[in-house]
Amino acid sequence: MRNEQEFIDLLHRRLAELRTGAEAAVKDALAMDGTTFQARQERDVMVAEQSGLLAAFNAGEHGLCFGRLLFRDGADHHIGRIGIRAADEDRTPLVIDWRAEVARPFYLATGHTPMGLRRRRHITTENHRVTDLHDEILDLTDTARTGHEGSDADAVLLAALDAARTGRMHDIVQTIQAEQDRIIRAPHQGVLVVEGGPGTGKTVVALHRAAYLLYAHRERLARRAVLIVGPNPAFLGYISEVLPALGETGVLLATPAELYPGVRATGTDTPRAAEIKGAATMADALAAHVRDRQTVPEPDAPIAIRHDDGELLLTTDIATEARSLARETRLPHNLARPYFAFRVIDALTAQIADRLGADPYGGPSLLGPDDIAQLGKAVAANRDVHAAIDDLWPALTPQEFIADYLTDPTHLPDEDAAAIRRDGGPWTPADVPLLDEAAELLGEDDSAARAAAEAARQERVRYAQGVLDLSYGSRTQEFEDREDEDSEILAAHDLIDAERLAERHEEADHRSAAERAAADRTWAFGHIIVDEAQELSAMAWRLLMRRCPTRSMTLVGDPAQTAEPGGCGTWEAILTPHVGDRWEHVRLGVNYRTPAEIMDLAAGVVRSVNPSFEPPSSVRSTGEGPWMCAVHGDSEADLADAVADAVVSETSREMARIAIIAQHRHHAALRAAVPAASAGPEPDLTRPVVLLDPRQAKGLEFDSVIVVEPGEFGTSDLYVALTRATQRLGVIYDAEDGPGLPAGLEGLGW
Ligand SMILES: Nc1ncnc2c1ncn2[C@@H]1O[C@H](COP(=O)(O)OP(=O)(O)OP(=O)(O)O)[C@@H](O)[C@H]1O
Repeated sequence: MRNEQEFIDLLHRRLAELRTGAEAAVKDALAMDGTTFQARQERDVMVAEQSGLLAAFNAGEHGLCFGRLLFRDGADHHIGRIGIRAADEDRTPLVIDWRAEVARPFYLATGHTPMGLRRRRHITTENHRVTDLHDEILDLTDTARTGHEGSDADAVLLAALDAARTGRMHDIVQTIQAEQDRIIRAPHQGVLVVEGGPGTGKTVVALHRAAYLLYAHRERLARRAVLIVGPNPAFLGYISEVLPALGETGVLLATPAELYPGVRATGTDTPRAAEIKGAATMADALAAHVRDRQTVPEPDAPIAIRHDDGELLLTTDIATEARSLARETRLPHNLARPYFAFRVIDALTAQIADRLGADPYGGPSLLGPDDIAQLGKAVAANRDVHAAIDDLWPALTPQEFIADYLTDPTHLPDEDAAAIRRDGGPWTPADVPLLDEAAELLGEDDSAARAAAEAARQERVRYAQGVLDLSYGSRTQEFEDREDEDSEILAAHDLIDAERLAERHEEADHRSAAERAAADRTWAFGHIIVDEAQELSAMAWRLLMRRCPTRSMTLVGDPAQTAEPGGCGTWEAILTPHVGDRWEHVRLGVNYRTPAEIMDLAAGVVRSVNPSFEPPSSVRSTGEGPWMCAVHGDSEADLADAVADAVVSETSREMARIAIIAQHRHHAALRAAVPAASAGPEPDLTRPVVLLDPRQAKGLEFDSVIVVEPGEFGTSDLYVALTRATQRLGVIYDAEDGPGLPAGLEGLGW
């Protein structure tokens, strides 16, 4: 113990040195003069690199070193959250990053396959103090004893699983299990599907995989960033500390509803509307609707345009031919629009040229190419021509287009159109993939943005020229009577020209890759992790696949927990349209969260509708079964009071985090009865009591869970709610006026 403590002290001293060095480097880099584009880039790279290092060093502050490997050949390595080297010439590794290959036996070695190990040590620390050591002997010929050998190799794991929850997920670097390690380090570059029941560690494994990939492919991924998609903001808050604790910051966390920059989806759809909007057929309906916006005049109603040289007629034939030509480009709507416009202008110019140049004696046109070019310019400048083109092939923004589509949805069966019809109102999460689809179909006509950027650049150049002129002016005044043209004092105009001075005024982009990715719809992420992947609709998958052209993805989920009606259901249905059969599927089968007593009950609920259902097996049991409380009252307040009493009783049992899970319609009464509970769209999960609806509970966990009126939950929502507890589960229902206990729970408490 003493030796390990001395080592940990040494490590923290070294960490402090490194941190001070990185802090100074960040400051120096920020102060670097970014005169040229290249210098600015170098400075930004330096700031990003050193800030990344600083984040890693800060992460190392807690539980820096947690393991030690003693090999039969005498090698001896400490394993830690981050790698640290000594200050000596060889930069000798003091502690090895858990993601390095040499650290693998820490997670994989067994007595049967010792991987060269003689002994494996788990080191537990608290605030830099070594509090426990636990040795496992992997070489039976090793007879040396340290006094820290334990008979139960799982003691460290069980201590972690039994620990009170904090409302934030923690990393598991100290106790990653072999089946999890294989997934975290899977060499597969494409789509990896991780399936497993509740509490099998899918989320935590996916997060560690992100950390591993950022370590193993740092060059590529740090530039492109990793996107992690989770079901709701509360869940993202819950997992938000895992990667920073592992020293990783190049990650963007988002819900599917947040993936269209500039749009906040605050509205809600009915389940039916969300299902229709999520179906793959919506893509065809929107594509057809775009074509509908590319129109031609009726044959008997050509568009008459007043022009200085006489009336022009934009006929069906002209528009149809221009439309075919524009469509043949296969460009998105807005980008094909100039082709349509030029063709129409050409045809109208020809019309007027035929009229004006007609030789009364039937000879060739009297107009030369220059005359025709002049006529073309006049037609192109005619406002009525522009108005007609706008009418036939309008420039559209995705927002306008989808808002317009939703007021009168087309290319759908009548009842589906009626279900999604909406006049105004806020965007909903199910609208976000539609906006993204529209952006693809319409294309961003960035010519205006480019013209504006160029104008701004020109403006900066003019400003810089002014600055230089001033500097030159002052120079002549200062030096005029010295005839000192070769003065060694250099003025600004000697060193830089106006263009470069203009660049200097451009704002430097210090944003990280993740921040830039968040603001850019067309950003291609290096890797995407999708949690609760079973819930995403076909349209949401189309959006996500666009964000990851390399298809380097980890999808985690559990089809048995599918709650959204628009959810894709099977992995084949999700993936075949995008990657065919080129994806790998792995399973996790051990439940690390829910004790066996609770899991048995939850499994019974699913078995009542699917008798062959096999739940994951729990790694722990607490000896304590779930409890039940039937309320015999005659008002909503009686049910809420019973919940309040239960919260008091659970608190007295020192349950650190308690969740009440109830349908939304009970929330007002429950908030009144349990005012201390944090509730609302983004509840604070670090508070001792939290009130959630079943969908908000997805992916979360608490020491104690109280499920209210379970008869109002669908099977999959109830399964999710019942599997959130790490210690205790209770069920409260109204035995007088409520729907009663659902199938699978009837026997509870009797
Ligand atoms: N190897 C491990 N060591 C310590 N804790 C672990 C380990 N594996 C999983 N856990 C813990 O088990 C709990 C469940 O993990 P996680 O939330 O990742 O499961 P999940 O499969 O995503 O569950 P669900 O589908 O119900 O959301 C977490 O508290 C996690 O930290």
